[in-house]
Amino acid sequence: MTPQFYSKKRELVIEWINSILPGFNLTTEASDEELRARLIDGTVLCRILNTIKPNSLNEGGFLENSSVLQSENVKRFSAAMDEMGIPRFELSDLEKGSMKTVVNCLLALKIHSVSSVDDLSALKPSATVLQHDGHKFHDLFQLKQERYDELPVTDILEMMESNNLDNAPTQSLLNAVYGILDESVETKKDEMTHLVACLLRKLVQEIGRRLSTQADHLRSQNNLYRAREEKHQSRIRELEAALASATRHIPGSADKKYKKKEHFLVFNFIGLELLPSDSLAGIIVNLEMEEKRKLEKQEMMKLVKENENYIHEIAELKQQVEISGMMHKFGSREMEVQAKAAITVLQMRIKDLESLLADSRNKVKDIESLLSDSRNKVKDLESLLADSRNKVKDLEASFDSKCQSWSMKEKIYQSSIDFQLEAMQNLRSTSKAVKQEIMETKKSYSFEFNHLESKLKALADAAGNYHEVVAENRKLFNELQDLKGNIRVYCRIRPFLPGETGKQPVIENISEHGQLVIANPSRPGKDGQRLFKFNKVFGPNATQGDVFSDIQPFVRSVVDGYNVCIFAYGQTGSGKTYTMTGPNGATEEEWGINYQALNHLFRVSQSRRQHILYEVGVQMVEIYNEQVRDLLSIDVIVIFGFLNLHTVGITTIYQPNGLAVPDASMHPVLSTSDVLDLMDTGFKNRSVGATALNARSSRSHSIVTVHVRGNDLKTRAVLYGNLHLVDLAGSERVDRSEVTGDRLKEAQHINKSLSSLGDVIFALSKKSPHVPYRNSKLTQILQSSLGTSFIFILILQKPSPGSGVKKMCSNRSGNTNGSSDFFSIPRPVRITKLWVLLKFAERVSGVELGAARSSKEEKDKRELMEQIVSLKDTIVEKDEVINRLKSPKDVKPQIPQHHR
Ligand SMILES: Nc1ncnc2c1ncn2[C@@H]1O[C@H](COP(=O)(O)OP(=O)(O)OP(=O)(O)O)[C@@H](O)[C@H]1O
Repeated sequence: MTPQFYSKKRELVIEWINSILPGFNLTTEASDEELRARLIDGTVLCRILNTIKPNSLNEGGFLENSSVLQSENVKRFSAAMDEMGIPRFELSDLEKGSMKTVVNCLLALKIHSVSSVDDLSALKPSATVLQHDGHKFHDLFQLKQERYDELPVTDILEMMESNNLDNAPTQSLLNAVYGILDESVETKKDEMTHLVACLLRKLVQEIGRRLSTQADHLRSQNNLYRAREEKHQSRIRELEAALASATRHIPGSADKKYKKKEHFLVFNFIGLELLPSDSLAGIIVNLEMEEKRKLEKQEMMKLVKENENYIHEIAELKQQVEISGMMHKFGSREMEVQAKAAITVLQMRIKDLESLLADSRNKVKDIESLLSDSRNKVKDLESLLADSRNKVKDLEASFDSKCQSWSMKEKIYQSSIDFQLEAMQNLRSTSKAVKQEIMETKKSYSFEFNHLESKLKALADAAGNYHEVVAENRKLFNELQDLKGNIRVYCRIRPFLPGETGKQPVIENISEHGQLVIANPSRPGKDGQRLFKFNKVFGPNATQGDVFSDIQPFVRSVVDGYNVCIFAYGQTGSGKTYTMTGPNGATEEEWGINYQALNHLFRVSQSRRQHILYEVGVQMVEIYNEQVRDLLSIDVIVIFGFLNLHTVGITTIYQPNGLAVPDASMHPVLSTSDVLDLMDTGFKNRSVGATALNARSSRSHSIVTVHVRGNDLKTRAVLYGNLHLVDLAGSERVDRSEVTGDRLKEAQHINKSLSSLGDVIFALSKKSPHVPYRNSKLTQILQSSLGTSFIFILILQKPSPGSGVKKMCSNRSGNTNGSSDFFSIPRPVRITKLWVLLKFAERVSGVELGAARSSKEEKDKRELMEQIVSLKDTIVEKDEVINRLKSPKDVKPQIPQHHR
């Protein structure tokens, strides 16, 4: 081979390799050693072999009649290639003749001393290089199971290295692109990882770059081929012209032409170097060019197809971009809405802050105004300070002047003090004289005191005679009682109560002397009026105090050892309890006889406490259905919600203290408040029921017994007195009360006991040898008192319509004086006896109804009355003397008032 041919051949091969391996950049300037170093790589060889398309040589018609292409050689070559580990090289390729091109190329390049297919085995690349690059191709661009977005970052970066991309075949790059796109489609992910996207872009760029370089290369190749064609054409023409001239000179040259051609072909395969160099070069060039054109066409078609695929991919990518744009818009709208809401919130906040700012500004203004005020004040204060300083100066000046005047005055005062001292000495001498006078006065006073002492002694002696006075008092009182009578009957008429309606009152006149005139409209003439006489009649306007004032002397006699009994008798609702106890929640003025009597007893006992020590005890019982029950019992039993009072018996044996019911609890009392408490308890326990006439009707007799025990401190004598305060049960006619059953029984018991009381009084008045005390519990209890003295208070109420007072009188038998037609006194079963009782009461009070009194009696009475008045005065006088003696400090020679 000539050096010229060799260089040309070398140039062409380098050009061809560059065309099929873009980016390989072989240069003709490179030395053989350099080229060998680069091409020895099995990878490059593989690429070259893979680039050779099947039938490319056949199309050129070179191998159509080849007999040298023996299967034996092909097998050996492929075995050699297999040994080298060259991938994607198929036997069919070799069989189709591409092997020849390779061998030629290798021979042309003198890469190795390959003279035949046998020598190819020597081209086996080093194991490390082959392994490395093979791995790269396989692992980097042809994934098996792994996904691109799961690849490690280092691998992607490695793939993106320009060297790797440059060396990677276009198909691998395209596969990678398809793989990435398929993955994104499969996974339906809107986004691929940034690195994969970068890789994709890099791959596409690489492909694009290759396409553009190939296009440029093709254009330059085209130009080259055209130039070469023209060159070859002209050469051919030259050769033809030379051949024509030669044939013209050489006979039988046409047969030789064929012979030469066959000869060429045979040697072409067996030993190419034997061929004539010019013709061989031309043939090879033509063949190569043809092959190249075909390959380029195919490449172009493939590129067009790829381009279409790219366009399709780009359209899909655009769609995805649109979708992502839509999502972006939607997201941005949502963001806008949120932003708007946030803006409104911020605006509100800004408004608040602005208002706060305004407030704070106002406050700042206020503070500023305050500050200015305070500054003004400071100025004022400063001016005041200046004024005060001036004043201080003035004061200092005035102080100096005053000091001078004071020193003047001091001198004056000093002289006056001297004068005063002189006067003091004079006073001392006079005080001595006064002291002497006082001493003398003291002496005279002591003399007078001695005189008073002697007088006091005389008074003490007089006090020693107190008992005599008391005894005298008692005697006088007894005389008074004897004079007035030991049985007294009072009549009290209560006023109408609110809500009570009645006809004209039948009471016509109430005189001071106990006369009561009652009108009886049903009887005309003389019988139309009836006159009754009692010890006293209390009209509707009489107070509790009025009633008690007349009873008081009797109460007083109890502390002197008398037994007194006070009854309140009348119809239900006539005012018995009012008179005896007082209204509910009574004030001191409204107290009834009970409280007033005890109060009086305490006062009298207190006034005598230096001489007689009194003990007062109270019992309270009620007689209900002829059973005596203790109203003050502590062990009160409640059975079925009703109060069950302790029942007590009455003694028949005489008791020195006059106790008739010894089993009833006795409660010592020391003051009026004790009495109030006790009586409250007693009255609460008292049985109260209802009848048709009165909603609250006393259905039992209540007896408050006050036991008085007096110890005479001087004589040691003991005296007992009892006061029975009896609130009798209301007694109505059974038929009027409309009672039945238990109430009837109660009424019968009440009537029985009242008639028994009448019987006893009647017997006493007749001085009968037998007094029937035992007929009722009431008379049994009061036995000790009824025998001596008692007060009977008849309580009348103004007759109300339908009371039937007038009817009663017409039915009365034995009523000669017609008095029975008045009273609202109930008509019990034994009404006759009660009437007798009233008659008796009239009689003992010294009034004979309708009878004229003798003048002698009147005169006696007047004398007795005068005597009573004088005796009362004497008692009062002595009481006063006693009181004075009790308090010696106040002792002054006094004369009783009435003696003045
Ligand atoms: N002198 C009076 N002044 C004012 N009110 C009186 C007078 N006397 C009685 N009353 C009133 O009359 C009503 C009946 O009086 P009281 O209960 O004392 O009658 P009684 O005769 O005790 O009745 P009973 O038999 O039912 O106990 C009471 O409301 C009482 O306050």
